[in-house]
Amino acid sequence: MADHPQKAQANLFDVYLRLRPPQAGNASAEKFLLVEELEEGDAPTHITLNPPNDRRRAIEKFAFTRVFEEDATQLDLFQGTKVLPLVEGALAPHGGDGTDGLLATLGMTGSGKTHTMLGCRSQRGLTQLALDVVFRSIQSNIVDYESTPALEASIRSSDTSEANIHSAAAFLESVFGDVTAPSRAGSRATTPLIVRPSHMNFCPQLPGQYPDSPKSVRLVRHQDDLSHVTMLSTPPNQKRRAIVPRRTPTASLASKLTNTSPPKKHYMALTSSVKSKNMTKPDLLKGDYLPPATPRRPLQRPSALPQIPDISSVRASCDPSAEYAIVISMYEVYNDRIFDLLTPPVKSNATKEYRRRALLFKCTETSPDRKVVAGLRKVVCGNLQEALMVLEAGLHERRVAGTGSNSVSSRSHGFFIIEIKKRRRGRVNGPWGMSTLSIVDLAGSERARDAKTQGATLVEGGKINESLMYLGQCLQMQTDLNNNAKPNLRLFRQCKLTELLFTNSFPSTPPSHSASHRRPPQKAVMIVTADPFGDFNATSQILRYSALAREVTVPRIPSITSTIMSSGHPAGQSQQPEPDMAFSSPVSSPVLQHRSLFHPSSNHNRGFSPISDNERGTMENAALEIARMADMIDQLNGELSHESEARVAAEAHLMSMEDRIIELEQEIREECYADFEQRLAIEMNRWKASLSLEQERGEEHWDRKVEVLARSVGVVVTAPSDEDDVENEDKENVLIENLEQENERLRREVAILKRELSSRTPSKRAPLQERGDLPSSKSDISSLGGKLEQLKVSNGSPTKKVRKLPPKKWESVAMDDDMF
Ligand SMILES: Nc1ncnc2c1ncn2[C@@H]1O[C@H](COP(=O)(O)OP(=O)(O)OP(=O)(O)O)[C@@H](O)[C@H]1O
Repeated sequence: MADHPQKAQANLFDVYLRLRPPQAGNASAEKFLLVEELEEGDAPTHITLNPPNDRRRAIEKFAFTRVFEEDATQLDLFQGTKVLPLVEGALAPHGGDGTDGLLATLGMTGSGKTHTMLGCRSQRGLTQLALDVVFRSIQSNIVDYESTPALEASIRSSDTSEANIHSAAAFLESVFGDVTAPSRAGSRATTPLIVRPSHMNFCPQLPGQYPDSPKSVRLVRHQDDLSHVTMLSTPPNQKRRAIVPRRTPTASLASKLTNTSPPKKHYMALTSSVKSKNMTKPDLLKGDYLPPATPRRPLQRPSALPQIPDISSVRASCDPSAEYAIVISMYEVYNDRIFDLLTPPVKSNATKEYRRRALLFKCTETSPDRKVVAGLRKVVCGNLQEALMVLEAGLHERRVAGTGSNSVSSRSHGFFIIEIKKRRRGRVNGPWGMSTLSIVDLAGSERARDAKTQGATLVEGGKINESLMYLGQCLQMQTDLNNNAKPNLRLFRQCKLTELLFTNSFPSTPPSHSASHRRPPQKAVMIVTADPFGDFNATSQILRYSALAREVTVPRIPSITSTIMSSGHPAGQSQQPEPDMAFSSPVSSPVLQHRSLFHPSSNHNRGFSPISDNERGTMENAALEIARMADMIDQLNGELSHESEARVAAEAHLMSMEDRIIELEQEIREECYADFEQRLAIEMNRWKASLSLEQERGEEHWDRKVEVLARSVGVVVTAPSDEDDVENEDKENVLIENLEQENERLRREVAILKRELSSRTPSKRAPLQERGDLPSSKSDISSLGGKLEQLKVSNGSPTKKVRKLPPKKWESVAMDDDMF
């Protein structure tokens, strides 16, 4: 290999490889991964991957920043992976803002990522060790958040991510302390942190088995003993009955599952619903996550936390002229969505299910040049103990499930973020600078066949593999950077995971109007974990994209060919070294070189009869052809497996999209429902207002009617008192009746007169006009008309005006008719 890994300057990550010790029951398997020993005292950096059971496959050699063998301890990892410089970079001992640090693990499921990052019950992981060294290093410079009220406002205002900031005391009290506080949904499992006495291990009782049974179950491997199943968040009153004979976790859980009625719905049940759509009914097996049916009680405070390895003598330098505040947040990327691990799920009013709101990774008003996860809950911690308890609380929310490959498999990528805030000492209102230390425990890639996942867990697995495939593409880009090519930033935006991991990998460019300065790129460390006895194909795939350098060697001509070829040398004749039969591997690689690893001995084929040059040439050609074809088969196999995985990922993606659609539909329904309710309320108010207006108008109308009537009969209407209302109404009715009778009588009389008038000759009509009860002049007629009009008005609508037209000579009789 041309490049020594440690010389590579432009790497986005320093990449370390940690090999895990063989799992129980795997000892007889063939070890395919060998560490290349270096000289005494030098740490190994290269490994060779020998394909098991297939000598024709290419042998690959990979280079890492450093390789940790099976016997490496947590302390070795802490020291060897340079966590201390990472912490020191973030503390910025020489003044100014610190450099962001990223520490992540990558590997197959069950290869030891969580073990490395979070340790086990007796050993601390890199997260705890990093926290320990942070608090140890700044212990005389850390602010006292609890007893300095002004700090709260200044830390809040320095936050650029729209976060909810809490003090550790308040947060921990709400999570662990107050039994009377509202129930906390979502706590699911013990974490590697808690050291519990052995009598506290129980077999899970599934929801519904006992009235007060715990609502969440998690399979936990007790140390390395696979036959134990541990129940978590166990209410104290259940501890008595939970001790059961040892059974295998699978059998135990499967038999319980088949005897149990289906659990009630929960926020996770959406994925289950898809499962029920797509899968056959009885597939509620080992891989399925049983969501809690109802909210859980507050968490039990951890009884003890592991203290080993001890790093009490280790300290990073810090800036003596600065004061520091440590703010912690935790989130997970699950099915390509970000969820806060420190905010418990909330009950939806519409569905009565517990759900968590996905958060956005975006630029905010106060962070225009840098994307941040917006809306997280953050906790200000004053000491290591508080920080570990916050970590513990967050881990309880993280999604895990038992699979065929790992009894406690992480189903999401977990992010633990330590924000190191720093400002000049003594400056009460001084601005805070900030750097972050992100510790990431990635979910492991898995093969559905081995993991035996089904339903929701299968979908999760697909999503995990998909995001890791994108991560692989991004990691391969390290080569481009080494060649000074411009990074293809679009690659990082393919999924949330790569966006989060790589967003700080390049110097930020603040907008010209912004006062903030250019931030240096983060320092990143990737620890790749691998099981040398595990799945060869999956492991080699991860190593291919994560290694800093790679060398492929196609094995030399099959031995039979070389035997035939070398048979051409007469006994005792010295044999020339054969030309290398190495061929280009079609697989692209960051540093791809081809070189034979095999050096045939010079005289091991003596004693065979010579063959002609012609035959030798044919043989060589044949051998070349065979090797080429073997290589091609390898390539095709690789492509096939890649395509199959892509198909599984696509199917999983499809299923998760269906999930998402259901979720969206639910959200839209809720929104529509709320919108409808709001509109209905507005319409009701409008309707009520118009009704009362109508009533008012009606009353006014009636008043005017009475007024007109009163005027027509010469009655003075006084404002009616409440007591007179009924009496007045009666009087009005009588008046109206009288007037109607009078009107009727007059109509009859007029009709009689009309008839009389029409029966007379025009010359005889005049005497009729002399009758006293008939209007004699035009003015009389109009006054009578006015009177009748008034009567009409009082009978009908007071607002309706009668249109008066000047009478025409030839219509005088008709006009009289109209007037009535
Ligand atoms: N180096 C190690 N030494 C001892 N035990 C280990 C080591 N690595 C892993 N293990 C054990 O192997 C089991 C699986 O490891 P772990 O849960 O860390 O895997 P993982 O890579 O995080 O898997 P997943 O991706 O499914 O979450 C655990 O019981 C863990 O304690």
